[in-house]
Amino acid sequence: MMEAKDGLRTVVGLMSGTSMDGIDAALLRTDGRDRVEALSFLTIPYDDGFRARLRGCLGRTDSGETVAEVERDLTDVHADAVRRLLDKAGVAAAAVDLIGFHGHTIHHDPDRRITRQIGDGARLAAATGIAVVNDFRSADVAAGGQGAPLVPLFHRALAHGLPRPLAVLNIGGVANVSWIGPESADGEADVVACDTGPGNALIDDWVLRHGLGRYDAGGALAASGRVDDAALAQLMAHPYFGRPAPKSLDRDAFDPAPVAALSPEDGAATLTAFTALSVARVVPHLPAAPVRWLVCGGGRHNATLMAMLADRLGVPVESADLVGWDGDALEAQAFGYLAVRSRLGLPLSLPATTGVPAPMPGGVFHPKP
Ligand SMILES: Nc1ncnc2c1ncn2[C@@H]1O[C@H](COP(=O)(O)OP(=O)(O)OP(=O)(O)O)[C@@H](O)[C@H]1O
Ligand SMILES: CC(=O)N[C@H]1[C@@H]2OC[C@@H](O2)[C@@H](O)[C@@H]1O[C@H](C)C(=O)O
Repeated sequence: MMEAKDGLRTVVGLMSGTSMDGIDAALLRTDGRDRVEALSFLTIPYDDGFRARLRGCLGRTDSGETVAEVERDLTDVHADAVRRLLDKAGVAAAAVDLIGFHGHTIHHDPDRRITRQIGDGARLAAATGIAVVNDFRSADVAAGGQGAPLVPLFHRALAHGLPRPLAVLNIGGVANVSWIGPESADGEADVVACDTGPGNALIDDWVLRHGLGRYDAGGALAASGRVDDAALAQLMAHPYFGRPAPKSLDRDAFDPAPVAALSPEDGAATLTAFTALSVARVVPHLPAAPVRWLVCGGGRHNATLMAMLADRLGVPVESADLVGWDGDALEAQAFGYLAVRSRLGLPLSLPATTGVPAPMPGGVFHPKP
C-alpha cells in the first residue's frame, strides 16, 4: 500500500446497508488512526428487481446458485459505483490505495458464530484495478465477538473535541450506538457499542406493504397516527432489550405482528416509537448517560423519529451534519478507514464494542491484479 509522506492513504469505502436502498460509496484520505479527510461521496440506488433478488438471499447460509449469482452481480454494481465515484471526484484509479468493501449482510447470528456478507473481493479488485479488503466481520465472530457494530472506532476518530460522554447513533435498517467516554491526556477514550434495536427496516416494510412508498418520508405518516401503547409494550417485551452491551442484531430479528391490525398511520407511529424507545432503553446499559446524541444514517431525515428520540432521551439529539460530518456517508467512510486499519494490523473491534475477547484485527486482503 502506498503511503504518502503525511501517512495518509487514499481509500474508497463501500457499504450496502440493511435498508437495501443501494450502495454508499465514499472517497477519503486517512491514516487509519485519528486523521480523516472526506473527499467525495455518492449513493447508487438499487433498482426494484435487484432489491428483490437481494431480499431473496436474506437468511440463507448455503452457497446455492442464486446467492452466487446475486453476489457476482452485487460485486459488479459495486465496481460501477467505484468508477462513478472516481469520475465524480476526478481521481484516477491508480491514485487510490485501497477499497474497503463491506458487501451485503445476508445472515447474522453471532451466537451461532455465523455472519455472512456477500461480495467477491477478488472480482472487485480485478474489475477496478485497486486492492480490496472485505469480510470485515468473520474474524470477530469466529473469536466469539458479535461481529457488529464495527463503526465505533471510526466514530471515536471523528469525535475529538466534542462534549463527552457522547453518543453517536446510526439509524439505518437496524440502529446502533457508539458511546464515547471522556478523552484522556493521550487523546484516547473508552468506547462502548451495540445495536440498539430496529432502525428504519420495520417502518420501511410497513410503508411498502401498504403501498405508500419505500419509506415514511420525513416521518409524515407516523406524525398523522397515534402510538398504540399496548402494541408498543408487546414489541418492547423482546428479551434483546434486557441484555447488556455489546450485542448485535440481524435485520429481521423483530416480529411486527403486534401492529398488524393497526391503521397505516397508527402502525407507522407505533413502529417509529418502537425505534425511539429501544434507543432510550440502551442508556442504562451504558457506563454513563450521554450528554449529547449525534444521529447519522437515513433515520435522521425522519422528523417524527428525531422528535420522539429527543423526547425520550431528554438531552440534545441532533443530526451529525451539525458538527460537519456527512451523516449519509459515515458508514461507507468507516469501511474505508477500517480497510486501512486492516492493512496496518490494527484492531477493528474491542471487547467493549463487539464482546470479542481481545482487540481484534480483521478483514481479508485481495491484492490488485
Ligand atoms: N427523507 C427521509 N425521511 C424518512 N426516512 C428516510 C428519509 N431518507 C432516508 N430515510 C430512511 O433511511 C433509510 C436508509 O438509511 P441508511 O442508508 O442509513 O441505511 P443502511 O445503511 O441501509 O442501513 P444499516 O445502517 O442498517 O446498514 C431508508 O430506508 C429510509 O427508511
Ligand atoms: C451484521 C451487520 O451487517 N450489521 C450492520 C447492521 O446495520 C446497522 C447495524 O446492523 C450494525 O451492527 C451493522 O452495520 C454497521 C455499519 C456497523 O457494523 O457498525
